[in-house]
Amino acid sequence: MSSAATTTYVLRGARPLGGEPVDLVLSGSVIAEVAAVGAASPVDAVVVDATGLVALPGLVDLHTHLREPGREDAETIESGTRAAAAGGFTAVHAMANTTPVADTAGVVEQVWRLGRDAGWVDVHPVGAVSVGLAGRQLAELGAMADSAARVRVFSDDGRCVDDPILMRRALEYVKAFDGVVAQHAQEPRLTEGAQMNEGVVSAELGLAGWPAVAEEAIIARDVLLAEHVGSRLHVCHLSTAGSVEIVRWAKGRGIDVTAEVTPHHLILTDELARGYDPTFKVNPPLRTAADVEAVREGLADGTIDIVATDHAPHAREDKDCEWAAAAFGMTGLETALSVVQQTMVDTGRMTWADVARVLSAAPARIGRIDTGERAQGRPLEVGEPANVTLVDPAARRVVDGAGQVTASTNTPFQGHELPGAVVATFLRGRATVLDGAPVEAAEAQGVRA
Ligand SMILES: NC(=O)N[C@@H](CC(=O)O)C(=O)O
Ligand SMILES: [Zn+2]
Ligand SMILES: [Zn+2]
Repeated sequence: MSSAATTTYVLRGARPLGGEPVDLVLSGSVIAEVAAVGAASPVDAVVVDATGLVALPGLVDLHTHLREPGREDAETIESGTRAAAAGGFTAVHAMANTTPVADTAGVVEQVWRLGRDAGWVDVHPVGAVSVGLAGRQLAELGAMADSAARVRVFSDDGRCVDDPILMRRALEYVKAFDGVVAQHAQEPRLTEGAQMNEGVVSAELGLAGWPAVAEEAIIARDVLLAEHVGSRLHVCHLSTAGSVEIVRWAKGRGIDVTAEVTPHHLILTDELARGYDPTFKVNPPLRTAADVEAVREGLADGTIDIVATDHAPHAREDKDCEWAAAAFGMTGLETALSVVQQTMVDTGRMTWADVARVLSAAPARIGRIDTGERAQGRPLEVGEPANVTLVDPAARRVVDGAGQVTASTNTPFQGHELPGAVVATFLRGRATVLDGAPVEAAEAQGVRA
């Protein structure tokens, strides 16, 4: 397959990172020119009116559940990556908790290949840390790293690597290929039967609580392990004020740790459990308003490196049931950028350049996909791969799960009016989204690759 796009695009009047308007020329698979508005006029180019639109480097998600293989009724690699493109993403890391689990070179290569064939975004499979996510025996990390999928991120996400010796071995092993262990921090004994955040609301509702310390204890242990073996640790979906404090302390000490927060933990609280609507049941659970404030502050001051969606689509029958029986998780690919705009940009806590860092450059760097021909998260400069997302920050839209691109409807933002809309997404110079809608294969300019 060829990766060359055939159409030249002029993004007229786009504002890179929210700065002064320019013309961005995308030609072949690269950014060919950055010129004064109106100055760029290559022959046979398609001109996109980008007046008032912010241009960002294509977004990169370090934490997506695509569900294939195994739960194609909830999402497929095709539907999930199309949703990703609609959300402004040009690359996603596909979590390993599929059926079968992505714990061998064979499975990660299958996911990688299906992602490439779908062509909406670059799919980078995450490899499991342990065989079958069972937490007993290390998976074939080296074989996954050496496979065509070139896995660099390893995680038992959905489950915590709670055995300290297994965690130590994994941290040691991934050093050989500059990999990272992404931990789902959940002390299993402290969270047995847990249904929501442990606090005032869980006490009132009579639902089993999930204490903040169950997350914080694992993060504290893991940063010390990472320091001890001199390896790289990534903390998945951090959700409590105490977790922010621990990561801040670890970074101050020089420990090689990075952390992510999800869009939903930046805005929603455990008060939402009062309606017993399982849409709001998620792992880690929605926390308190004080925790929301702490993760916003942590993201703004750089303690938290990235926003990752933890897009967790679920089939209707796994959510249309009573709270205790429902699956944990909510979708997020198509609302992530809007939630970050609302909570961080429109509140004056971050600039669009910061958004580009937390949703593109930093996740690409953590996943080690920021170099080479298929580099992601690069600056919008001449010669760089033309991965570009155009956002209209002035747009407002009401979220409707049924109208989203993802195959599942478990969005926690149903009926919410959110700011910002993705108008166009380009993957190496090829439009995957135009006028706010995915560009289907038949209309696509050039060949998907
Ligand atoms: N976030 C969730 O609530 N669920 C995720 C697993 C996970 O991210 O821990 C899932 O796979 O559904
Ligand atoms: Zn998780
Ligand atoms: Zn997850």
